[in-house]
Amino acid sequence: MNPSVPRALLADGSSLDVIGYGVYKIPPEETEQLCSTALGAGYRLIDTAALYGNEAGVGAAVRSYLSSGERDDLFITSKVWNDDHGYDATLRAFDATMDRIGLDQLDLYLIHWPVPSKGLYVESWRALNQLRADGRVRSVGVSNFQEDHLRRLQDETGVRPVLNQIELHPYLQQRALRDFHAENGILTQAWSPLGRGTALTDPVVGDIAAQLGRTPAQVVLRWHLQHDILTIPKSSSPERISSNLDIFDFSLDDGQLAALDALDRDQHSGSANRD
Ligand SMILES: NC(=O)C1=CN([C@@H]2O[C@H](COP(=O)(O)OP(=O)(O)OC[C@H]3O[C@@H](n4cnc5c(N)ncnc54)[C@H](OP(=O)(O)O)[C@@H]3O)[C@@H](O)[C@H]2O)C=CC1
Ligand SMILES: O=C(O)C(=O)[C@@H](O)[C@H](O)C(=O)CO
Repeated sequence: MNPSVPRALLADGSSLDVIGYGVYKIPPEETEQLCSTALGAGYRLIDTAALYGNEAGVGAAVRSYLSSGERDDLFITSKVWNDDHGYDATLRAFDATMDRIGLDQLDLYLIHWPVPSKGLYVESWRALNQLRADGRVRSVGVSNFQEDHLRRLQDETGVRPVLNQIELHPYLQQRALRDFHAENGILTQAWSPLGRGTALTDPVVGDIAAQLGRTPAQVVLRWHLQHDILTIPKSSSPERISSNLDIFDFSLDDGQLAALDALDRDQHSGSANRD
């Protein structure tokens, strides 16, 4: 555990760091080194997925960390990809992920997208809950689920995800879904929390960064933090990896928060859906 990073409590009793390191688009051959850099900078949560093709690199960095660190200090997330929906296919995909990562137990496993056209996400959800009952994963959740998908999981299985990972940044604030999460004990974790860089050149963000003597990325990540939104920024630069974590010794005042809140424009930086 890194005591300087606050943790958030999941409804199943586990907890996770409010900020982690995302590795989408990091090439497999660079993943071990960059994850080790992130761990060295103080990150303890790493977000990967079968889709990213770099789970083995995450696992190599984790094993290197464990030569002197504690397993319980780390929090590793992965996700079942859209091709592997269905009960048995999801169990097989999980086994393959664990073979690549090389851990006995995963901290969080997510359904990457609901893919409603396939109609199989409820079966995948049953598989995730079986993996949790078997002790192979500590927490189970989803990603890119809308309110109707979340309601269906609850209605058909009686079990809610503890977390929904969705695209969220100042240009896409997802207020209705965040409210639904809050009412239902589901934590919100932002993917593309920097809007893949788009939000960083906004003049409002730049002005606040200048007022505070901070980087635009720190301002945006602090905005998430003050709204209880978990983040997993990606960077391939050791300096930016480190500075993105340095958000706990300043705060945005009400006026700065309101100015950032006013940037919402329903603008996606990634896929809006994967039907
Ligand atoms: N569940 C899902 O469907 C999805 C999940 N994700 C997860 O979310 C993570 C983060 O999302 P991602 O799409 O990568 O986008 P981010 O919003 O994290 O933005 C990453 C981009 O911002 C740049 N950047 C990072 N830090 C800084 C900084 N301090 N100053 C300037 N530029 C910066 C990076 O460039 P550089 O590397 O050069 O620093 C990169 O181009 C992913 O890695 C993945 O783990 C992402 C997409 C979908
Ligand atoms: O945003 C995109 O266009 C993508 O390809 C990604 O979001 C991808 O779908 C994904 O889920 C990464 O986690």
